[in-house]
Amino acid sequence: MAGTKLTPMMAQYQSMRRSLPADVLLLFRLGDFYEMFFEDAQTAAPILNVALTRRNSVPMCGVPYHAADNYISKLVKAGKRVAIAEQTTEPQPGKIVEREIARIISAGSIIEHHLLDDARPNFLAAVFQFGKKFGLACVDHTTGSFTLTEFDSRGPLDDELARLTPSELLVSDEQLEAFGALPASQAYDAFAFLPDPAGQLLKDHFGVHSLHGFGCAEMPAAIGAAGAVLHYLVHQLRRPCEHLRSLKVREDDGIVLIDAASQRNLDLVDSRSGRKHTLLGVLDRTKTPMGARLLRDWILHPLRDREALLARQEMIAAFLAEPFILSKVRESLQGIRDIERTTSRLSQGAGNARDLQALATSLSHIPTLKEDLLSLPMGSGVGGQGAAAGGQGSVAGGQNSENGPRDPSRAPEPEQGPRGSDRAPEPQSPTSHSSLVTSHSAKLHDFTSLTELLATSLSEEPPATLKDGGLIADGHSAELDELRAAGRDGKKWIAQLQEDERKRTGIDSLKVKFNNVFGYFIEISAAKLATATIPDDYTRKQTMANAERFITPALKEMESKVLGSEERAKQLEHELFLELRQQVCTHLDALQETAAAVAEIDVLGGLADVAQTHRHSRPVLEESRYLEITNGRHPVLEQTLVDEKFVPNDTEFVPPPDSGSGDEGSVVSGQNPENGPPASAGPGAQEVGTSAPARPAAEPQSPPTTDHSPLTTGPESPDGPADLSLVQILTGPNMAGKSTYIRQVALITLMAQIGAYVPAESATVGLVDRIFCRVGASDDLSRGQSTFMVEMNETALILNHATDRSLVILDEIGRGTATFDGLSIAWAVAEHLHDVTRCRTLFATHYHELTDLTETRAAVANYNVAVREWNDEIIFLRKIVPGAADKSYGIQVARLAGLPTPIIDRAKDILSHLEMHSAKPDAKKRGPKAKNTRPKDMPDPNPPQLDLFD
Ligand SMILES: Nc1ncnc2c1ncn2[C@@H]1O[C@H](COP(=O)(O)OP(=O)(O)OP(=O)(O)O)[C@@H](O)[C@H]1O
Repeated sequence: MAGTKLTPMMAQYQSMRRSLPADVLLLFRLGDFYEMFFEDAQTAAPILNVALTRRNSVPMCGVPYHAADNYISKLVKAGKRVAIAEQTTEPQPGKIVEREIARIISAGSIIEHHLLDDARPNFLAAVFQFGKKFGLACVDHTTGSFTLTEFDSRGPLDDELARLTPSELLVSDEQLEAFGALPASQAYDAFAFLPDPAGQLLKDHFGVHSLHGFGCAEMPAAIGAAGAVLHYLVHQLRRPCEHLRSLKVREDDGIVLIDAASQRNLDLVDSRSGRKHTLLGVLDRTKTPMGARLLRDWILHPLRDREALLARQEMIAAFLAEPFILSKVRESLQGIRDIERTTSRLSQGAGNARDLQALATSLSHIPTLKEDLLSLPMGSGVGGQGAAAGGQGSVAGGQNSENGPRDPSRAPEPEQGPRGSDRAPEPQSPTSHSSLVTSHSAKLHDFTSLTELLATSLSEEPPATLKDGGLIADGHSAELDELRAAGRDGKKWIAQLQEDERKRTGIDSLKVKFNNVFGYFIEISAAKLATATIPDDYTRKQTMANAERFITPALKEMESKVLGSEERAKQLEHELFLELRQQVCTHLDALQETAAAVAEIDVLGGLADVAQTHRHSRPVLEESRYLEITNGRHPVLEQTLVDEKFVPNDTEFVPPPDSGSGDEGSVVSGQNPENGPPASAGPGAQEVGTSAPARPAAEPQSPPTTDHSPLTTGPESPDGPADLSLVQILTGPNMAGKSTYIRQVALITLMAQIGAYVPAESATVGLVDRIFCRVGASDDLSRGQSTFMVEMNETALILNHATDRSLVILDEIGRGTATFDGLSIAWAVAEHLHDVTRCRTLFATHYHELTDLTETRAAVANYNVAVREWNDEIIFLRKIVPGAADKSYGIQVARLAGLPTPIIDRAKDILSHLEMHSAKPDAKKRGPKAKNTRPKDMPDPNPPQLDLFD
C-alpha cells in the first residue's frame, strides 16, 4: 500500500491494526459482515475455510456477523487471538462510521459458553521467576477465581501446570528462553511482571493498601505473575475484571502432591482410552457444571488435612443415611445451571436475557436445596469411619470408628513397640461431622426477591440478542406497556385498513404489506389495475411485473406511529435489561459464594451416589504410615471390565516406627546389602502361588537401633522384625494383574484423601503427603527423551522427593536398558526406599531376583499374582498372594496374544536352552522367606485351593 492514498476507512482500519499485537487477528465490522484484510485474511481464510479474495490488490475475507460466533470459535481453537471491532455509530451518507475494538478473545479469557467445556476450568496463567522462587498465578475468567503461589524449584511448578493445563500461559519476554518450551505459552511485556508495579496494579484493582490481607505480600515472584495476568486482561485484552474479587494463595502444604507423570500414569482426569476410563469419569456423578469442575480440582489436589476430610466424609455419610434426602438434593441440583460462569459473564457486561433467565431458574431451586440440606441428620452417629455404603453396616467391630485403628488385634498399639508405633489415635472433633452441612447451608444465600424480580421482568422466551426487543415481560414497565399498546393498536389499524380499502376500491385481492425498504404499502395486482379506479390519495411507489405498490398519507402516518413506538420500545427494553443486569451484579459476592457451596454439595452428593451404587465404604483415616485395604477393587477397571468379574484383593502395609525413632537399621541377615542381588535368576519349578509360608507369631521388634549398619540377625531370628511390610515386591506373570493392583492401591488412597468412600470392603488409610506412580515406559519425543531417560527422570524425581509419608508405586523400573543394569538400578532403588525414604512402596517387577531383598531387608515383603497352569495353558486367578512368583509365563501370554505357533515353539526351545545354560540357582526353589511373606492375620491363601470359578 506504500504510496497509495488510503481511503478514510482503510486509514481507520490501519490505525486499529497498529494498536494490536501482531498475532491478534482483527475482525472489522462492515455492515452485516466482519472483514479481515492483509495477513489476517491470509491466516484466517484457510482456518475458516472461506474464500480469500482481493480488492485493489488487498487480500481480504469475511464472515457474516450473525454466524460470527462459530467462526471466532474456530480461530480460537486454532490458537489465535481475535479482536472484534464493532461499529459504534449509525451509517450516514458522506460520514465514516466510527468503530471501536469491543473485545479481544483469547483461549485463556473466553467467556462465551459455546466455546467452553462445562466440566473443565479455563485458566489463564502466568509464571515468573524472581530470585530463586518461581511464581505462578492463575485466573479462571469464567468464574472469577484468582489464585497465586510460589515454588522453590522448577519441578513442582511444572507439576502444577500439568494439573491446571492453562489455555494460555504468559511468560515474561525476558524469561522466555530460561523457561523453555511450556505448553500454551506466549511472551508478555517484562514490565508487567516486575513485582513493584505488579503489586501496585493488584492493590489498585482490589482497592487495598497492602497485599498482606491476601497473605501474599511477601511473595514477589507470585505477585509478579499475578500482576502480569491482571495487566494482560485489563490492558491488552481490554476485559472488565470486576468479578475478580479476591486473591487466594494456593497452599501446597495441605495438598497431596501428584507430579505430572503420576497424574498421567494413574489416569486421573485424562486417558488415551477416553474419559470413561479415568478416575474422574467414574466418580463424576455431579449434576452441575460447577460441581464437575470442582470434582476435577479435588482429584488433582487431594488433601492431607484429616479434619477437612472427615468433614467431607461426614456429609457423604449423612447423605447415605438419608437416601431420600439425597435424591431430593440431587433433584434440586439438576435444576441449577452454571451460576458461577453466568454471574461472571453478566458482571463483564456480556450476558443476555437468557443468562438472566437461567440464573433466575437456578436461584429458584436454592431454598429447597437449603431446606433439604438442613434436614440431613446431624450427629456423630451418622455412619462412622469404616462404614460401608448401601446399608452394609460397619466393619469396625464395635470400636469407636473415629478413633484410629479399626482392629487392635490386627494393628499394634502405639505403645507396644516399634511395629506400627507411628499410629497415634486421632480423636475427632465432635463438631466436624456437621460442619459442612452447616457452613454450606449458611452460604446458600436468600435470593427470593432477586428471583421474583427476574421472573416477573423477563419475557418467557427472550431472544439471544439484546436490541431486537422481546426481552421484557408485560407489566414490568408502564412506559413499555404503553409503547407496546400503541404499536399493537397501530398494527390493528393497519390490519383493518386492508378490509376498508378492499371495500373502498372494490378490489378483493388488494393487500397491505410490509418490507424493510418501503415500510407499509398497498399492493394491487396488474390485472385488477386495468379495471379498477385507484383512489386519489394513493401514491404510486413501485411498479412490479405483476403488481403496483402504493402508499397513502394515512398509512404513512400510522406507520411512523407503529415503527416509532416499536423502535422506542426496543430501546427501552434494552435499557431495562441493562438495569436488571446491573441489579444482579450488586449480588455478585453472594452469588459467587452460593455457587461455591452448590459446587461442594454437588460433589459430595455425587460421591455419595457413587458410593451407594458401587458399594464403596468409608475409610478410616489416620495420621500414620499404616495402610490396610480389605477386598479392594480398582475403581475404574471394575466398572469397565466386560468379560471378567473383577477380583478384589487385600493390601496391608505395617510400617516400622517413624524414622525419628531410629530403626533405620531394619536390615536383616548376615548378608551385606551392599553386595546387591545374589546371583540367583532363572525360572523355578515350583507351582506358582503354592508358597503360603509358615509365619512366625508376631513378636515385638527388638528395640530400635540408630545403627545404620545391617543387623546381624538372620531372617528367621525370633528377635527380628516379624511382619513389618513397607516395601512390597510384586511378581507374577505378564497380564496377571500386577499393574492393576498397584494402581488400585494408589487410587484407593487418593480417593480417601479427597474425602470419598473407597471401593473396598473396608480400608484404613494412613494419610500420605505425596503419591508417586511410575508405570510403564514411554518415549517423550517432544522433549527429545528416550524411554530410558524418561523412566530414570521419573525415578529420580521419586527418590529426591518422596518422604516417609509418601506412597510410591513402581511398575517395572529398569526395563528400558540392559538386564543387569536395569536389575541393579531396580535393586538399588528398592533398597533406598526401604532404608532411607522408608515410605510405603509397591514394586511390580519381572526381575525375580528382587524377591531376594527379603533376605536382607526386614520390611520388604514378597507377593505375587496367583495363576494356575493347565495343559500348558495359563489361567489367571487375579489374586494377590504372599510369596514370590517363579516365572513370567511370557511365552504362554504371547500365545494368548496370537503369536504364530512356529514362533512360540522356537521361543520355547530358546528358553529351555537358556535355562539349561544359566549358571544361576533357581530363585524360587527356596520359596519366599516365611517371615516376610504374609502379614499377620492375612487369610492363608493356599493358592492351589483357590476356586477358579468364584
Ligand atoms: N483383579 C482383577 N480382576 C479381574 N481382572 C483383572 C484384575 N486385574 C487385572 N485384570 C485384567 O487383567 C489385565 C491385565 O492386567 P495388568 O495390566 O494389571 O497385568 P500385569 O501383570 O501388569 O501385566 P504385565 O506384566 O504384562 O504388564 C487387565 O487389563 C484386566 O483386564
